[in-house]
Amino acid sequence: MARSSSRQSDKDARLARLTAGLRPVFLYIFGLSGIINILALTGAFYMMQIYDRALMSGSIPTLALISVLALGLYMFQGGLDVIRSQILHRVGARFDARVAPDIHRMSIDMPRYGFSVAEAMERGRTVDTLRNFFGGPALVSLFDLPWMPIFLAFVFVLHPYLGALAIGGAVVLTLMTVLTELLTRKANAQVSRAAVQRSSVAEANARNADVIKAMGFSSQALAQFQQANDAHLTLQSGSSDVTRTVGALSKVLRMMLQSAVLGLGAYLTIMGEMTAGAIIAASVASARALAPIDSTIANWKNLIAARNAMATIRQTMAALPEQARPLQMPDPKQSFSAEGITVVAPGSGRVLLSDVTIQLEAGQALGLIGPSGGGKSSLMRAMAGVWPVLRGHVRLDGADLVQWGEDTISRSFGYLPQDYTLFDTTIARNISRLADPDPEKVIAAARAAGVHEMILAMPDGYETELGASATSLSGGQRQRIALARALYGDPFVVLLDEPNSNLDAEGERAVSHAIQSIRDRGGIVIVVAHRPSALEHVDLVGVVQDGALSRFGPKSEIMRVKAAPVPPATPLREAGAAMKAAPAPEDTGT
Ligand SMILES: Nc1ncnc2c1ncn2[C@@H]1O[C@H](COP(=O)(O)OP(=O)(O)OP(=O)(O)O)[C@@H](O)[C@H]1O
Repeated sequence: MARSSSRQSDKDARLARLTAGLRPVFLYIFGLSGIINILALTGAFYMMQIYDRALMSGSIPTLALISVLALGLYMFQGGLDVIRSQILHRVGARFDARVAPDIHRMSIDMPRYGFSVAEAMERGRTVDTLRNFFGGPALVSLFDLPWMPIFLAFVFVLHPYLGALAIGGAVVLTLMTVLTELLTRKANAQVSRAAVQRSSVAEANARNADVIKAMGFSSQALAQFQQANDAHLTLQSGSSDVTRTVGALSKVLRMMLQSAVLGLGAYLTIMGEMTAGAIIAASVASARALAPIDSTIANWKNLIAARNAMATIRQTMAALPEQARPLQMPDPKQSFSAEGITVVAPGSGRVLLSDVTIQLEAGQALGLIGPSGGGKSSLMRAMAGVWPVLRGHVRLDGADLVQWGEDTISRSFGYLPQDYTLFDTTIARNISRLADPDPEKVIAAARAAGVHEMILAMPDGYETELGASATSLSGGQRQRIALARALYGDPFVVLLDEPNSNLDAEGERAVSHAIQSIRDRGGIVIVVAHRPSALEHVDLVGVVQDGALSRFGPKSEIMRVKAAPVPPATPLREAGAAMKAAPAPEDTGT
């Protein structure tokens, strides 16, 4: 109960942080907009004074005085306009700085929950959308809208008929804005989804560029992209057709209204009910009154995009996992276990592993073998805390992973996934997990991964920049650097998912040696292996098959298969399958 209420207050605090400080600034901008709008009557007053005073009197000094006054007011209005737009821009930048890290944290997490990379990136872009909105014309028009009555009242004072006409125009234009919203709401949501779909296809094509080129199926890849692009364009055209049509209609309506004000004003002047100057003033003021509605319709797309972005950001902030506030505990050094864990595929919810239990003590090494698709990598992801477990617990020294702070996890875990990638930075920073590299630890990890000499042979050594996809390195070199990253800082638990898949004999020896060293220093290793060399120094073996740990026990027992002896060269995935088929020598499972 206490935990759930603290989670709620965490969420409330995050949502409050989202808009913190915005209210006073917006109130200030609202006031500033009022002054700007009052000053915007300058043009109308100037017209009136020119026609009714300067022209009537024929006095040049009067004309000069009115003009200087108007010039001063215009400049004042311009100055305030600049201040307003600069404040709004800064509000956008501050909002970005405050929210972007949290949104990025969510984007990093999203693929773990089954979202595509494109969806994750899209979420990151919502902050850009809002920042641009803060600095753009759409928000300014929203601040001008409430001040529209000033102009309508001014026209009303000049003559009630003209006022009524301008108000009628404002009502029609407002209805058109509402109509735009009703007609485009559904379409805009579909456009966003189609944009994500298009980015997904583009991202997958870029990721598979080598394969597409080598096997010559770029036309098919292009066709796939084109299909997604066409779907996006069709939906976008539909939505923007509505916005543009209503936008054009509103513009014409505004011009018609302006002429109607002139016509009605002329009639009223002929009838002796108002002056000629008032006609022009009414025309200018009514145009100014309707401008914010016009601008709102013109910027409708941006307004909707900003509204959707804000909704997404709110939803993201609410869904962010609770920040763990772990107790300070000494770093783990005794045991690592999985207790009856059930793992489901992120996104689809398909059960990939059920009821797996593994108990390891300091100094032990476990080799996981089994047929392809059996669930070894899924088990590794769950034990590394990458995928959440549906049931059961993964524990370090008896405490669930969630009870450990990120700092401790960072010091205690080394993980080499099957599909590893490196960061676009130096080799040293890649090994030190993006932290300021500790030279001793970096070199120790590189030596343990058998990659130290290779790095020294490079012109910039450990300072070599790897670039976006580290293409300057061979597959084996990349894997060894990823292995060094997993070994950096002598973590207590090291999880290696097929660490020798790209390695030569020397690399395999390095992995084998690293496993022994981890055991010697009292660490725990779990290694997924399809090649026997990685199992040289493990003392336990588990067979993962059909989403379950079908066998688990000392290597000597598990590997002693009576019915199907495994020749050393036999890939272990087949050995695992053979062992599953063979009768068990004795029950070693947990
Ligand atoms: N992200 C995912 N979403 C849905 N299903 C997945 C996902 N990753 C893996 N699977 C499924 O989980 C099952 C186990 O896959 P896993 O990669 O764990 O097997 P593995 O034993 O490591 O195989 P290999 O030896 O070929 O690497 C497979 O049926 C696979 O299709």
